[in-house]
Amino acid sequence: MTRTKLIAGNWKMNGLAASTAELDKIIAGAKELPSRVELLICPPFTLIDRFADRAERSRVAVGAQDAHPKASGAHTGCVSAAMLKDAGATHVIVGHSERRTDQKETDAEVNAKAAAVIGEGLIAIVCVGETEAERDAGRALDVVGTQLAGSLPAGSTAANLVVAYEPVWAIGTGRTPSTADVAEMHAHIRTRLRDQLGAEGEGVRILYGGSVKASNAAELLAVADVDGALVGGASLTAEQFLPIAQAV
Ligand SMILES: O=C[C@H](O)COP(=O)(O)O
Repeated sequence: MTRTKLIAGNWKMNGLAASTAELDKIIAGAKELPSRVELLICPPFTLIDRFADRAERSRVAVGAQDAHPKASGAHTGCVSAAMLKDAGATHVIVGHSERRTDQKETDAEVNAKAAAVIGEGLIAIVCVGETEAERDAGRALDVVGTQLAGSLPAGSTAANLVVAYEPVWAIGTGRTPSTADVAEMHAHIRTRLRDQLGAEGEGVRILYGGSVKASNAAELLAVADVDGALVGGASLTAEQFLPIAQAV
């Protein structure tokens, strides 16, 4: 099955108003990309509104990095999916390993967040991935299978769900798994998606994330069931991000 590749940039806690200049370069470069690739930038909350205005009618979608499961209420410092939609976001990353570690997010919380995102008509990008100790112990497939079972909400479809596989030990380290290991994990995720979502599981895009850059993108994106990339550090500049999309 052909799935349109998604190259998503997660800016994490980076970016100020002046970064709009970099977004403009990404928008300009995106015009030259083939139609088989979609681009997404997920800046910090503070830039979503500004970026969404800027990217309107362009090839670049704008997303968020987290959402609270509730639509509104007494949750100081939190932002809901409804607010993100209002600001112009179309996608929301949930369950990133940095949040699973720093904020101790559980699969159940990730599930509730993804359900809220989907409930607002947005696309949830649910992140999964094993630690180095879990891989060394031969538990990577089991760990990711358990995360998927717990994190994917009822009502997930190919249209409202994207899964991002990010081995924790590959994030920001310059290290990547072998293409054989990526292929094994993505095939495993595909099987689990078919088991959990039936026919819809075939169309859900599975991104690889963890030290993706221009020099390794073509190799990683050519692996079966790798339907795009979730890019951190190399998404912060057009110079580094666009060549990853060009590698599709
Ligand atoms: O969400 C993106 C990832 O955590 C990957 O980050 P990285 O490309 O800097 O390794």
